[in-house]
Amino acid sequence: MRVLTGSDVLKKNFDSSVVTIGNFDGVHRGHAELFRQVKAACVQRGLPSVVVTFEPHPLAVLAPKNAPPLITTFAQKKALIAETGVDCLAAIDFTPEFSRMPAEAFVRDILMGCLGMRHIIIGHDYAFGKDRQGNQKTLERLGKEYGFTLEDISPVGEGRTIFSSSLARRLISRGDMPAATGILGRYHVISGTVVHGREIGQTLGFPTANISTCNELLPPDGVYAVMVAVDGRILQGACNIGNNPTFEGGARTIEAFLLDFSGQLYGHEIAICFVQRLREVMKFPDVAALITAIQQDVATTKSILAAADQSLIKPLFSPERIGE
Ligand SMILES: Cc1cc2nc3c(=O)[nH]c(=O)nc-3n(C[C@H](O)[C@H](O)[C@H](O)COP(=O)(O)O)c2cc1C
Ligand SMILES: Nc1ncnc2c1ncn2[C@@H]1O[C@H](COP(=O)(O)OP(=O)(O)O)[C@@H](O)[C@H]1O
Repeated sequence: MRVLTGSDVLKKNFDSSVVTIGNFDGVHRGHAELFRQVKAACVQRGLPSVVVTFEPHPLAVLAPKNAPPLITTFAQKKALIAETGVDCLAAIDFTPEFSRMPAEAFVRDILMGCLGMRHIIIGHDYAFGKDRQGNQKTLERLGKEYGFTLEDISPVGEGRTIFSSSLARRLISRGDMPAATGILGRYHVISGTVVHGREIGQTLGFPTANISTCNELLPPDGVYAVMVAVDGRILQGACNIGNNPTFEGGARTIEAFLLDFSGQLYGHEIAICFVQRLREVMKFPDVAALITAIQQDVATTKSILAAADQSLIKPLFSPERIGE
């Protein structure tokens, strides 16, 4: 997949193409269906597919207080979109100045002029541009004027659930990992570098890899059964997110005890895939009680992960940090 960023998006890149446009946070199953339809339209027309997105997320620039914590980093989004087999991802630098560009100029100069748009496929409720002027009606009118066609796809979902980034965010925020997995079509993943902690873990018999992460949306504090990608391997793990209340003065950490592992991980990049929440974080009366609880967590983790669907594990790293 070709990736266009910064001023490269604003050059003449394609003579003709099929375009779709959105924020695509989480690249969930609804997005996947949209990309499938874009590729089908491309085969029919013999044209390349271009996914247009904005980076950073427009709300992070225009109304940071209302901006949601994102499910995926840009690097993770890029990896997921590349997997769908589209030809090009064009990430437009979203600046306050860009946000003032009228929808018509954006369509004519960027989508058509730089990206060669001949056909655009959008989600059922998508709108873009200054004051959300770029809605379905405007696009239809501009299509007639400038000579491109528009298709909008119906909401994608299952039963009464419509797949959306905001629903996935709500589910992750409340720790309902199986429901979030159902929307994303994969386990929610956060990645990061293993950093030093207080070195208490090894004294308990449960060393934990603590990570520093760029991912914004974390599941709530608690203990989780996870699958962890480490140096090209996928290992089972029990993950704790919280401030370790049994020990005074701890900062909030994300840490995973890896089953069937021993070795040194400081500085390594790992990706933690959340399968299921086991329990709340608790303040135990003493270290022995904490150890008994962790032993129980490990046993529960093993039985849950024995039934985990391996195909839902997507070890998504934030490759800006590892040079991809
Ligand atoms: C599966 C698991 C569950 C945990 N649950 C709790 C808990 O409920 N309460 C708590 O205070 N600490 C809990 N811990 C965190 C330990 O206190 C923590 O691993 C220890 O403080 C090590 O910190 P360190 O990485 O800074 O050495 C848990 C750790 C693991 C691996
Ligand atoms: N099974 C394991 N799971 C996680 N980390 C492990 C494991 N075995 C060894 N380690 C190493 O031990 C370190 C964690 O030990 P710990 O005492 O918890 O120290 P820290 O407080 O620095 O996290 C990890 O960062 C990793 O390098």
